[in-house]
Amino acid sequence: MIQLKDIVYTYPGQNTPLFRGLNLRITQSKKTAIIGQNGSGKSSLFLLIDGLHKVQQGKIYWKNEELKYNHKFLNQWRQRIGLAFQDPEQQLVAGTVIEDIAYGLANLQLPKAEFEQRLDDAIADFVLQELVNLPLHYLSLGQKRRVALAGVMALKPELLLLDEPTAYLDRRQTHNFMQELDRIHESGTTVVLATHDLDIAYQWADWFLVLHQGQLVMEGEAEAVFSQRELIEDLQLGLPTVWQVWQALPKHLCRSEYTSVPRTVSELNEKLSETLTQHLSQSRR
Ligand SMILES: Nc1ncnc2c1ncn2[C@@H]1O[C@H](COP(=O)(O)OP(=O)(O)OP(=O)(O)O)[C@@H](O)[C@H]1O
Repeated sequence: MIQLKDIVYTYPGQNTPLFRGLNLRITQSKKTAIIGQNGSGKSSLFLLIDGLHKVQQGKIYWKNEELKYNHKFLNQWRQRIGLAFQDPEQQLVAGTVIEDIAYGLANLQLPKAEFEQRLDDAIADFVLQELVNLPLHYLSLGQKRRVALAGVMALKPELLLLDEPTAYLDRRQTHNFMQELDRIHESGTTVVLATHDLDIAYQWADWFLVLHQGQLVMEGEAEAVFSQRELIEDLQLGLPTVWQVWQALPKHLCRSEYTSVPRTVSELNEKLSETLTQHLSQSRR
């Protein structure tokens, strides 16, 4: 869906490039997580893909169509790609919640009924009913995050880039949000999230891209990536909690019984109690 070819990018005023010949692909319909330490380049990558930063060398493609940096082309490009910034304050532009969500939608010049339907859906999907008429500066950061996401989702992008989307959300909102992400994914939008939160990434993603100092150092499915123990340690990335618990269990007790590693705490519980029940009944015989 998106291909980056030999990308070189240096921030203005910096001597060393952040990206030095980066090659990377984002595949349609894959739930992709970009992980990496602070400063590894996750947000900058999104800003390049969205055309907000201009590459100095290399090319970015959307299904073989090369990104060009003129105003008209960028407008079309950004209708396909929705970007939710790490800092929601950077995204919100209007006075109140409803005005903010309506702002981006108004640019699409939709028929009135569709405009209103999308507005209502975005408000309901992100549980903003009680906040719609509040000025944005009355909101908490978590609430602003939900408004920013609602605004992006109302535009129905084909590709959705989410930068640290669960930062500022509490447990319940994070849970709701992850369910919402699955719904968005099932509706056909390709979702890519950049996060430090390995537990969230591990629970949700099918495909992982690991960035380190502006380089793509690993990519693959969860098991392929997280089983590279030495590299993960070198990168000081840490490991998802459920993965660590599973790896720490005695192999003869349960790990050998299943081909796939559990992704969530409830999957872990389920697999553990199933195996323990089996072992108990065998030892009674
Ligand atoms: N506007 C800027 N000017 C100069 N350097 C910048 C700018 N924005 C980011 N950088 C540098 O680029 C590098 C990558 O930053 P980026 O924000 O893309 O990383 P990140 O992986 O998203 O980090 P985090 O996880 O902390 O959000 C860092 O070294 C950062 O200092």
